[in-house]
Amino acid sequence: MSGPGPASARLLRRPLVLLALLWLALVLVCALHPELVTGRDPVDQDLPAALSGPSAAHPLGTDRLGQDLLSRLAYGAAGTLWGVLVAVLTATVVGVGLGLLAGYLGGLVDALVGRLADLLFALPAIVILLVVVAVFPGDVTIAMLTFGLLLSSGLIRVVRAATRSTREELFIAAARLAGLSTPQILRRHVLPRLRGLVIVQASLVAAVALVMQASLAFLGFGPPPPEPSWGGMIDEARAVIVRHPWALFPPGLAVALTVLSFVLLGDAARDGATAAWSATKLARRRRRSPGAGVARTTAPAPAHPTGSAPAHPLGSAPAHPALSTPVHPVAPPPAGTPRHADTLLSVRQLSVQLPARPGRGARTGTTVVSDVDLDVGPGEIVGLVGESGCGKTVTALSILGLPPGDGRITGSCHFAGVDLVGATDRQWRTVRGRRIGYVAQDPMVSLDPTLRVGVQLAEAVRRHTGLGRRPARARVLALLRDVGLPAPETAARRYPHQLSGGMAQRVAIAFALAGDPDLLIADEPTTALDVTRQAEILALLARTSRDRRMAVLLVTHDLGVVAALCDRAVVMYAGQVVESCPVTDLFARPRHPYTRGLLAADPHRASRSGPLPTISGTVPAPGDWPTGCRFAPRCPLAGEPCRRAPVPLDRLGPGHAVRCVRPDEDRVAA
Ligand SMILES: Nc1ncnc2c1ncn2[C@@H]1O[C@H](COP(=O)(O)OP(=O)(O)OP(=O)(O)O)[C@@H](O)[C@H]1O
Repeated sequence: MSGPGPASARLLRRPLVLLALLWLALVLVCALHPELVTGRDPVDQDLPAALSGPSAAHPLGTDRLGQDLLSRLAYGAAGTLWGVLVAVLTATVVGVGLGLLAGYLGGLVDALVGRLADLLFALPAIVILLVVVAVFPGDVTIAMLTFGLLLSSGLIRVVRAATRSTREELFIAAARLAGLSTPQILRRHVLPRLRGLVIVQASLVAAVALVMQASLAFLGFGPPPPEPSWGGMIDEARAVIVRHPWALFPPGLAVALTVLSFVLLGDAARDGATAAWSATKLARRRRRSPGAGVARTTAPAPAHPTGSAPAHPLGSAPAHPALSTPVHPVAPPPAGTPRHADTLLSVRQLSVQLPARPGRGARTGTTVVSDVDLDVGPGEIVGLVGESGCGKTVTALSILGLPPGDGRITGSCHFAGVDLVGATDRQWRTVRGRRIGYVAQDPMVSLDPTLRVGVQLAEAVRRHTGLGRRPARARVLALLRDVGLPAPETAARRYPHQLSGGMAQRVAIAFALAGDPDLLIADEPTTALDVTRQAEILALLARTSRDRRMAVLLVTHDLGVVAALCDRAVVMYAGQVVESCPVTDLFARPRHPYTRGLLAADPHRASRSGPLPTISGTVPAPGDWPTGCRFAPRCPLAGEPCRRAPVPLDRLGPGHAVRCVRPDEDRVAA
């Protein structure tokens, strides 16, 4: 497979596109070196030959002053192309610049730019231009600059719309999580995706500008005679149209062919861009569909093969099948012992309010995560567990200051001494990607499909480490080797859609490690992988954490993974932390009925005979949470005190906290 290049190469083999290119090349040669096309001076008068048709002396004939039409066309090309260039550059710079800002920043900027585009669109272009040429007679540059500005309104609109949809792509979120600034994201990730669109629009602007320029010259507002211009030639031909109609053909044809060539090339560029994107999307879809080509299946948490899971240190918790030996070097401490004296990340009372998003359960201003407390020590692996919809992802993203849907974060989140809630952009730039890395669920959507893996990684390495081009490249290869890619050079040359799922996740981890972070937040990093790849990726995370003394906050719903990898676990339910304890305690003596329910429903622990126990009911949607204990409606132990008032998170002992009014009842929720 290859990148977008060959699609455009195929388009160039279309005869019409090739003809258009040849014609424009000829016009360009005329503009730059007209003496190569004709040996005559465009203002030389050959009066005896006035108004003659094509001949050996005058291949395209002459006008009423006997001036050679070919040489006037050739010498007029420069002014014509210059005017087109000015209009195209003005429209593109203004249109793309403002469209990008409006689409990406939204809010007030979007509103202001929208009004400006409306205003430019509403202005009567021809009237404005006539005023401009009246004030600056014969000045093509100012006229075309004004026209370009007026035409930019169309570009502003399309670029804004395209930027808005690109902004929602997950790889943009990933780029923000990796610490890229807005200009970097716009330049590296958004602008390249608009290339085709901008080329099409620019070609249309070029065509319209050429016609407008010829029209102005035709109306007598072009360069003063005897200076040659295509519009002026049409005007001169009009004056003698009855006596010598031929004079209209050379300039008329030149304008028509050039306009047609611009439009044809614009179309070809659009087709090329669409073909390249379709190929990329198709390849991506193929990889996602089970059984197609590369092995990449989306499987739920696998059941452990009989007898393959070694015993948990405490004898009750299962290990993940991937990890036949405990991989994390930190030996589990006795229950209740504080895990670490100092804390790398300390989250307190973190709440997140999201604006409305249809179909996702949360209403306007609904709190989706409330009063979350959690700590991660240096080098520690902490598992964030809970059913789907409990708020794990929102919590993880909020730690990085980027909750979904521009949510509002309150509380505190101290990382290495800095409160990240309310951190400035400058502070975030030193944290995201550099001190905290992020690995998303689906690596394919967090990598930019238009850039080779090596280019994306090198960019991250250079940004975070300040290394030069060469050392950055060496570091990229080292990173790819570290994450277990056997042929790093080959992997670096590939586009994301050319990677299998396991390879892509390894690349995503390499990406997150580019800044050598102190903390890695991994959000269900194995969800999209098959069982074997899950095992490999988890082992890789554990090894990386150990080798680099890097802390990991691992979002997962797989208790087998928690048992095998984590030092501590934080259990979330309905946007709250309900239990937080060392992993040894979690499996030996879970105190919250929800934790017990999760353990009972864990396929790794369940007995192989009989149905898998489940927790009855579902997680309530944000906004539908009960006043008292949020788990009460599903809890077999719930009584009146549970329903009366919100339940605080109580510290039972060092390192163990639970949100339950009856933490000492050991009956298993079924
Ligand atoms: N952009 C959003 N707009 C509105 N509600 C959202 C948005 N993102 C998440 N939510 C809601 O916030 C709650 C928590 O979602 P979150 O994705 O954090 O859950 P989770 O525990 O990570 O589940 P999963 O494992 O399925 O990702 C859910 O009820 C979800 O519907």
